[in-house]
Amino acid sequence: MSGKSAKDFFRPLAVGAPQPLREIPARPSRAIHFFDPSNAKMAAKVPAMVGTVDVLLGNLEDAVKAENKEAARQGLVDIAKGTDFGPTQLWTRINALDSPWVLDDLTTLVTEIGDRLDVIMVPKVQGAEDIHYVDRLLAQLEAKAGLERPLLVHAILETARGVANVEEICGASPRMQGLSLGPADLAADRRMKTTRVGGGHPGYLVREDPPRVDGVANLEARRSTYQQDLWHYTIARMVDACAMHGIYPYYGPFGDIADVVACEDQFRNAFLLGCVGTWSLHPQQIAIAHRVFSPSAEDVAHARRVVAAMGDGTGAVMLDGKMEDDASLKQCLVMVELAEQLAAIDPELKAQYDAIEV
Ligand SMILES: CC(C)(COP(=O)(O)OP(=O)(O)OC[C@H]1O[C@@H](n2cnc3c(N)ncnc32)[C@H](O)[C@@H]1OP(=O)(O)O)[C@@H](O)C(=O)NCCC(=O)NCCSC(=O)C[C@H](O)C(=O)O
Ligand SMILES: [Mg+2]
Repeated sequence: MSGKSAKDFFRPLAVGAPQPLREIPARPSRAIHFFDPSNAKMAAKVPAMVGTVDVLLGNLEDAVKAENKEAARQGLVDIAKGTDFGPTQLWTRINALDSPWVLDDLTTLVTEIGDRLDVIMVPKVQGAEDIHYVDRLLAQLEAKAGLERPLLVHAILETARGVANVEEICGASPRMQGLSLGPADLAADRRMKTTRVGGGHPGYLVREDPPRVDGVANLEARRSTYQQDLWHYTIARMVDACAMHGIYPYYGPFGDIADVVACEDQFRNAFLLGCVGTWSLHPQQIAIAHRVFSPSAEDVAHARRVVAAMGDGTGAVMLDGKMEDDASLKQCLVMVELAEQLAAIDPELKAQYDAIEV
């Protein structure tokens, strides 16, 4: 929680601003698909993508050329006004808080399309003070625009200081919806010696021990190496901080668009560790994200069997030779709850989940 007293935490920060939410809605957001609203070809594809992806995000920050910043902002306003987003959420990523564009991003977007936007992604968040600034400004703008629903805020973790302050960022405002990893900026800020946007690195590895003959290590022998995950530490910290504050963690970008296999692996690691979704930079990454961040029909069927076998939820039972108890039941309930949320928006998944008998 922020420096505010508990009684003030859920008070609107401006007269006339909507009441903050007590709980962040658990809306499926397996893929947050980025598009550049100033890129006419990309923007033209957006209306047809409604319903095919959980979140469409109009990106105004990095990857939008400086000379196109204003066109991107206006392009997003036009798309938001001219498109029925139906079940698909509309998010935006504003420019950094120290940039010359961010004030106009917020004032324009909230007053023009605040009723259509769900979440505002804030890049390069360093600490609670950044969220407090955005929080108050959003309240003032919401009041001015007469909005009835508070806008939610999503922070990107892409500086060393942001990682060090991750818990206070998550608890800085009732608007906090979630966090994403920004591996490219984070690598630069940490002075990591990589040049990639997310993913692993062949040099970051462990090597198996040398074989020993009569107790002597054979250092000439060929030994297997195992590539390690550069992002494990940060994602795990992010997941814990989000869980502690009841908000949602996401992986971020995977820049090697052509390497769909490694992309799927990176996404799956994040899913298994507790993330609820990821970014998609190219249309072909949407299907990967949806596949990975939807539990398999087999896992859902198993989870349902455990729930059924555990009766009132206490004690221990044997199922397929394995012990199940209150704690494994809780994991299974996470899986079943997610499957139900996804089945409610995805008829194909619902059919898969219903096809396997408990
Ligand atoms: C990565 C791209 C530059 C690739 O673009 P392109 O070379 O045009 O790809 P294709 O020829 O394969 O495209 C095929 C068609 O699909 C359209 N397209 C491409 N991407 C998108 C998209 N994101 N949404 C909608 N439509 C898209 C193309 O226009 C082609 O159309 P057509 O010619 O009619 O067939 C490009 O995909 C891209 O720019 N993606 C978004 C990049 C982005 O948003 N980057 C910022 C997020 S990552 C980041 O910021 C780092 C992070 O903050 C950190 O610090 O880690
Ligand atoms: Mg970045």
